[in-house]
Amino acid sequence: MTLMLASVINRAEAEAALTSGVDIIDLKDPAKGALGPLDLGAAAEIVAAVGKRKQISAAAGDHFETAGEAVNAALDLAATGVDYVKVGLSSDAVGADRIRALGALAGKVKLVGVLFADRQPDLDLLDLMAAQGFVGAMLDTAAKGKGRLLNYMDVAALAPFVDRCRGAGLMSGLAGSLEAPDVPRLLPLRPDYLGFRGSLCKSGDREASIDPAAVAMIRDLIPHVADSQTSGGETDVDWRLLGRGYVPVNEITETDRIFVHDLVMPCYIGAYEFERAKKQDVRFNIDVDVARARMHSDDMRDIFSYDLIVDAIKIITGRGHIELIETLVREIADSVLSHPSVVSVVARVEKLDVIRGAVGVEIKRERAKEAAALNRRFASVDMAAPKLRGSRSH
Ligand SMILES: O=C[C@H](O)COP(=O)(O)O
Repeated sequence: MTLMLASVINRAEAEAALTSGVDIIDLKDPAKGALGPLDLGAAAEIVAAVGKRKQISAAAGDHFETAGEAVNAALDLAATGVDYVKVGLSSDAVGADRIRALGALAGKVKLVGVLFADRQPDLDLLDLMAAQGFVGAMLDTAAKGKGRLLNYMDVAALAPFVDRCRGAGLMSGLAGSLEAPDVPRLLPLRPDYLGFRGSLCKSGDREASIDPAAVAMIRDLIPHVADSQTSGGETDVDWRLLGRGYVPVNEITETDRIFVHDLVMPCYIGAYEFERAKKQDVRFNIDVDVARARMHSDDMRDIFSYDLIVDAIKIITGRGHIELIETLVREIADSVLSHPSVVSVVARVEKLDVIRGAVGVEIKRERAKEAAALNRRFASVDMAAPKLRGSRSH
């Protein structure tokens, strides 16, 4: 289950975020950079106002002259009562040094190390963070206004970050000028939370004040779990079942077609030994029939984007060598079909380097049975919300 984090600068914005159902209140001064810290007094005031209604994180900064400065900033911020302290880290020897120094606070301060997608992040630092007692790691962008997270790392490149965090026992967060269309693309990676500031503000200006309508748009795109149903444990709730675009199978009357045609990507594929040594060109043609939205057809929240098809292809081919083209085409069809608004998919995958032409496989999959199963599960699903690891009890 993925939670929604919203960065706020004052008590009024925190209240607006709470009203909109944000899961994590994040304290930050956007005018001071990607991880600009709020004044300690302002942070303490927001913590007192929020009380135990939501978990609170806070940015401590990302420019420290010395390790001692980073440690003191984290300690000061923790003293305001926030649950998590986020520290920006460079992906070099200095960053590693800061992680080791901050490790002295493990047990006293719940630390989240922030790496930057636009600064060639070193994912090996995740293991060091875990070893030093950090509770989480986040990928953000350092240079605001110069591109979104997905401009620097596509979903296939982000998957190892989330997977490695999970493997190391770190909660994972993704942020970086995220916009509404990014949300359905990132949810399949199952990060613990997605973080937002700019897209929640008037005119997308992260230094302007929060716009409740913009917060509601993002909130609706992330499956929401009510506080009253909080249990504190992990849940098997499937985000795909909770999306606003979900249409019960018995209500689907008309469909629209979304497609990706003639996408050619080099892939490691084939059962022969020589096919392991180098990539070969593979062409993808995917036609997806989706349930037509019953209303708000111009609303991002009701859209199944072709990006999701391309992302599925990139994630599956990005995992490494695939023995059989049959496996590849089936995994793509299954992945696409797992989105609740998808009714059927025709997936055609062709190898282009085998003959002077193409060889391949085409399959069709429909969701009638699966949809019925999903529908039942939706009705009885346990709506318990997860808590972030190491969070205070409410
Ligand atoms: O921690 C999350 C950040 O505040 C995200 O800010 P941004 O959406 O403006 O990049």
